[in-house]
Amino acid sequence: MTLTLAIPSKGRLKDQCVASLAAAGITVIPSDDARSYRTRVEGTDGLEVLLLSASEIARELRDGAIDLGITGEDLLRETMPDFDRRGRILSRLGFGRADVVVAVPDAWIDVETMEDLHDVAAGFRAAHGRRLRIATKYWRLTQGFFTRAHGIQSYRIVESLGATEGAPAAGSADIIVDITSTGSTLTANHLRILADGTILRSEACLALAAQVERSADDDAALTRLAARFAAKPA
Ligand SMILES: Nc1ncnc2c1ncn2[C@@H]1O[C@H](COP(=O)(O)OP(=O)(O)OP(=O)(O)O)[C@@H](O)[C@H]1O
Ligand SMILES: O=P(O)(O)OC[C@H]1O[C@H](OP(=O)(O)OP(=O)(O)O)[C@H](O)[C@@H]1O
Repeated sequence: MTLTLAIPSKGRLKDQCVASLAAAGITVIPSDDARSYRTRVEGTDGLEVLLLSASEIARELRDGAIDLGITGEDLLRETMPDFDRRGRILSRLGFGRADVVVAVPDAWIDVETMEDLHDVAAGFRAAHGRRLRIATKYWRLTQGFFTRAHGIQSYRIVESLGATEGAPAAGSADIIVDITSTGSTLTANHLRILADGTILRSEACLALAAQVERSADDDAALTRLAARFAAKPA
């Protein structure tokens, strides 16, 4: 009986993730080989801890290749369109907080809400000869919010894998959807969040691959493990 849990191997979630496991009585022992993706744990039996990148953890949960993972809810929901069927958040861990938001150039003074943006998108082709372009790496969340939640049909997603906030000034997009925590990157790039433009309030979560078949022993171990993360209820 072994459950697999993947935690971030690098990046901003890594240290707080190790601290949060420690608070749940699980000590992650760094491997002697710094490049190893496996690590030892003390404080619990039958748990194998793997080190992966934050986005890879979401993909491995989607594919059912691991039982559990700690990563951002933004990545879980972007990677798994059907997250509510394929996964389950066992605990919200209270760190890695950031919002996925819609932001427009400061100069768009008449655009304050998604309804205003709806009007802009509808008239964009007539005014500019092309559709409104949105730079983002969150294309699934963007489509869900623009099309399904707000009925905006006319736009084009420009995939951005970095420096998304620079896209409007660079001329490669008109507006953006990205993650923000302090807001300073948006401000520095003269961008403003729409009043109702928060798509998701994200934080680091302990998530379960819900569709993986597990033995009764593993299920019992999961229940015990989840209970250790007493934090806030999911
Ligand atoms: N200010 C922030 N900017 C970006 N992500 C943040 C921020 N604050 C918290 N996060 C969370 O951290 C996650 C990404 O972490 P990070 O950028 O450290 O990962 P990474 O190592 O770059 O991952 P990968 O290599 O898989 O892209 C985000 O998906 C989000 O959940
Ligand atoms: O609201 P803020 O506190 O300014 O944070 C938001 C910024 O932080 C992240 O970028 P980061 O600089 O970490 O680079 P990355 O895009 O490579 O993750 C994110 O992509 C935003 O650009």
